[in-house]
Amino acid sequence: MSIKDVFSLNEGAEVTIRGWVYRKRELKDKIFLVVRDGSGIIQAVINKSDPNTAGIASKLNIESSLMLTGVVKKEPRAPGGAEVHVRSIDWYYIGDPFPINEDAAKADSEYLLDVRHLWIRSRRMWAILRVRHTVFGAIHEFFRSRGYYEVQGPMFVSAAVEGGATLFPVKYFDREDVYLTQSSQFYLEVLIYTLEKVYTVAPSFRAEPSRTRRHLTEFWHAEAEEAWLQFDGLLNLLEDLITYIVNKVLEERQDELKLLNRDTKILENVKPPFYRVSYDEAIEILQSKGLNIKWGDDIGADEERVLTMQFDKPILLHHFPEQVKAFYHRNDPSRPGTTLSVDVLAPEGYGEIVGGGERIYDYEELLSKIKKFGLKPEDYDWYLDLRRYGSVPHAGFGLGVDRLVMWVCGLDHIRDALPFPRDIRRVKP
Ligand SMILES: NC(=O)C[C@H]([NH3+])C(=O)NS(=O)(=O)OC[C@H]1O[C@@H](n2cnc3c(N)ncnc32)[C@H](O)[C@@H]1O
Ligand SMILES: [Mg+2]
Repeated sequence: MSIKDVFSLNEGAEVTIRGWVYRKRELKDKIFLVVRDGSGIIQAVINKSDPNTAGIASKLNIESSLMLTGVVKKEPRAPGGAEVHVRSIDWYYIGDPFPINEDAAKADSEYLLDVRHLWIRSRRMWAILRVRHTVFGAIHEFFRSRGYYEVQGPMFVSAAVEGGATLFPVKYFDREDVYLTQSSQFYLEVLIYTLEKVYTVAPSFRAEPSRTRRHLTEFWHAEAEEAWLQFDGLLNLLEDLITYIVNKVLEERQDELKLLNRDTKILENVKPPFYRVSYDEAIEILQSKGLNIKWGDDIGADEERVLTMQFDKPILLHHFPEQVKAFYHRNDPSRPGTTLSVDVLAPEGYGEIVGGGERIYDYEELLSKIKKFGLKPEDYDWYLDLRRYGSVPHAGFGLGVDRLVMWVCGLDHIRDALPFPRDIRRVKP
């Protein structure tokens, strides 16, 4: 039986559970084991007057794997309000002394990254991984329930989507012009001409030179593209997606959010309409807060932090100047120099979790923007083809799933939002 199910049994029921020793406390007449499995933890009590069970229990280390049978007893002082009084116990594997003690767990985050393959068993990571599971499931449910088709782009590509500075070159046989994908966007833009509404959830790669609290070199990217979708429809779609995901987490993961000490008040406030703030308005707000920023500057993490602390739900920050966004963003015909672009900023200082917008769908307009941005048209020959044959207005976006998990869990660093984080200094475990 899974540990979680034990708590629904009556006092006196006999159960058999298996799992790992999470905590162990030995007193004069009893041994208390906190046993964990994939569903949770429960306290098991061994009476030292029983030499069989006590003899085995005293051999067990933290993380020893075991099976035990016992009787359920209600006990308000035990985790979850119940415990198992052990009648029989056996071990699968005793194991070496576990290298993470409670002090290490509080002390050195770098050490915990070195032993992530073991720290992953902690209650904290267990809770984060279960929230992450709900987030991924909600993304698929949302798109599939709205008629989007799941597709896949390639991981090996030949050109930048988000600027050459963060391209990862790949040793690809004798070729020098192959990179890891920064975004599947261009391939989704191919696929809308056959499926109209497409999405993908896949890794993206960015050669980020600095270690920040919200950048990874390999991150999980949920991207969508839709034929005929235009700007206002895109903003509504983003509000619906983020609201759907957050509601699913609140519905399914209250225990995990509690274990993470996450104040869910602001998550409960996530519902349309989000705040819609133009880039122009954002610059005014930031200047009024004393930041040294002018129109045309990019809005980075520090500015986003100040901005998001002014609002109590996500912000749709839109109409960025052409020069701070990638070449493919469509300029607003009614406001030249600005683009029909949008970033979703998560509140509480978390900032950008989504980037997207309307795409240029006119061939000449795209070609001239590629040249204006100093890019080589030949690097985008097939991307330009999409505007030669049956081009249509379309829009899309990319959601950084790890950043969303970081925000929803209330984490200080993105590296705790996924099992095996990668940055400039870390490629193992
Ligand atoms: N289909 C599209 O329209 C997506 C578009 N080509 C794109 O890649 N936009 S983005 O660079 O803002 O990245 C999208 C999101 O991807 C996340 N992102 C972007 N870069 C990172 C890094 N380095 N680490 C973690 N997360 C990252 C972040 O939430 C961004 O808002
Ligand atoms: Mg962005």
